[in-house]
Amino acid sequence: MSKFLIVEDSQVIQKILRHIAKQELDREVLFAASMAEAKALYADHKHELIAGIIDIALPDAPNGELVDFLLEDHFPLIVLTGTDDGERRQSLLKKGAADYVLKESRYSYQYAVQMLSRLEKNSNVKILVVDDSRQIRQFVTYLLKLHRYQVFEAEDGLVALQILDKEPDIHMVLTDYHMPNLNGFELVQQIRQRYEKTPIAVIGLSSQGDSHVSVQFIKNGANDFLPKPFEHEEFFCRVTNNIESLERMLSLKLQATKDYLTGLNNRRYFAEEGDAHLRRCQTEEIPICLAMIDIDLFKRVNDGFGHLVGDQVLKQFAYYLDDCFGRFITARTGGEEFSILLTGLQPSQARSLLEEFRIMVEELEFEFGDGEYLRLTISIGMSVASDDSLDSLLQRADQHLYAAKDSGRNMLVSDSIMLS
Ligand SMILES: Nc1nc2c(ncn2[C@@H]2O[C@H](COP(=O)(O)OP(=O)(O)OP(=O)(O)O)[C@@H](O)[C@H]2O)c(=O)[nH]1
Repeated sequence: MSKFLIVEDSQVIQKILRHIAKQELDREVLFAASMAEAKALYADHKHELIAGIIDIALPDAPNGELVDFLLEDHFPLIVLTGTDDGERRQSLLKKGAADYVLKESRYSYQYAVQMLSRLEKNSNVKILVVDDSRQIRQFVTYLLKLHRYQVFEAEDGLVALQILDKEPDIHMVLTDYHMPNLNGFELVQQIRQRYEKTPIAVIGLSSQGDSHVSVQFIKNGANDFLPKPFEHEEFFCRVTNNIESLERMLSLKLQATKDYLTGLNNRRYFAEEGDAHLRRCQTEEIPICLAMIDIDLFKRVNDGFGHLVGDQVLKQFAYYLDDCFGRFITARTGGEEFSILLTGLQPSQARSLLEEFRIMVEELEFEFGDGEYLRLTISIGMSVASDDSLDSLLQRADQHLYAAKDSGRNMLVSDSIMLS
């Protein structure tokens, strides 16, 4: 299990750091108050430790000996210090410290702890560096790796686009302006056109004094720019700020497409993704069916056991639905109504799969309260796509669903059954 290391000899400050770490971090934190203690912990847990906050002056290491020891071992760390010494700060950042934080206020301790969490998350963030100068590319890559980012490099805009095609989860591009084949502005324009729906933050790197290039980067669709040469700290502030706004946007987007109760996709997601997916399948002549599943007499569950039990049962039902159909586009499209786009299956195969699920649900025990359980059945309407729109598929599946309810529930009615 991954852990963090915090080394601080002042009891008061360590207490504050413990308190903030408990609130902000969901990983175990190892604390030490001296170099000897810290080295012992480091030796025992080296492979589990992600990063650390290290006080520069310790009783048995007054001149930053512990920081030097850990940096030489390439351990990602944030230096904590009581003195604002510009030269020392520059030298530590050059040696590879991820950040340099002054012991000023509760806010600075909070910043340092949040930085630990940032360093952990960064290992899942992919960044593409585009520059025709090998030296600059390598320097930017070195800096990003200090903050544990996954880095890809491209020597020009064309290679950058090839990498973006192969790595769809790259969410940040740092690009130079003057490059052969495709310059920085053209690259940003291409990124915005080609990956319209993928959130990608672009930071343009411009030469100092070339304010025209900086402004033009933004006007061409970049999120930010950074004049070269840059200070380590300014570089990291810009990268972190852009990554964090992107994460906030992605999280809002996720919330807007997820059902809060079950965690399944919601109706909005189903309408948007389903429509695009249906059209792709129709173009490529891939068979596609739409199933609408409704829990029978669910009102009786609420009336008999209460709304909270109803919620609990809906969550369990969603779990089983996701388990069986998670590889398809699924969603909770109504209160006790769920929809699935079954792609790549012939109608008879889709029907068999849905029948198996109906029978499985009939036999399941849905638990609630203290070891009690109840049973449910479901009705299913299934439509088979030819050149229909998603709306007309939904409408037909809905009609079949009501036919199943009218005929006594706990059954599947589909297009092909009606046709045969
Ligand atoms: N607990 C809970 N109940 C919900 C939720 N959304 C919808 N429902 C309930 O689902 C029930 C649906 O009832 P009806 O539309 O009358 O249908 P039914 O009882 O399932 O009967 P048939 O569909 O005809 O088999 C209502 O009692 C709604 O309150 C929810 O999020 N939680």
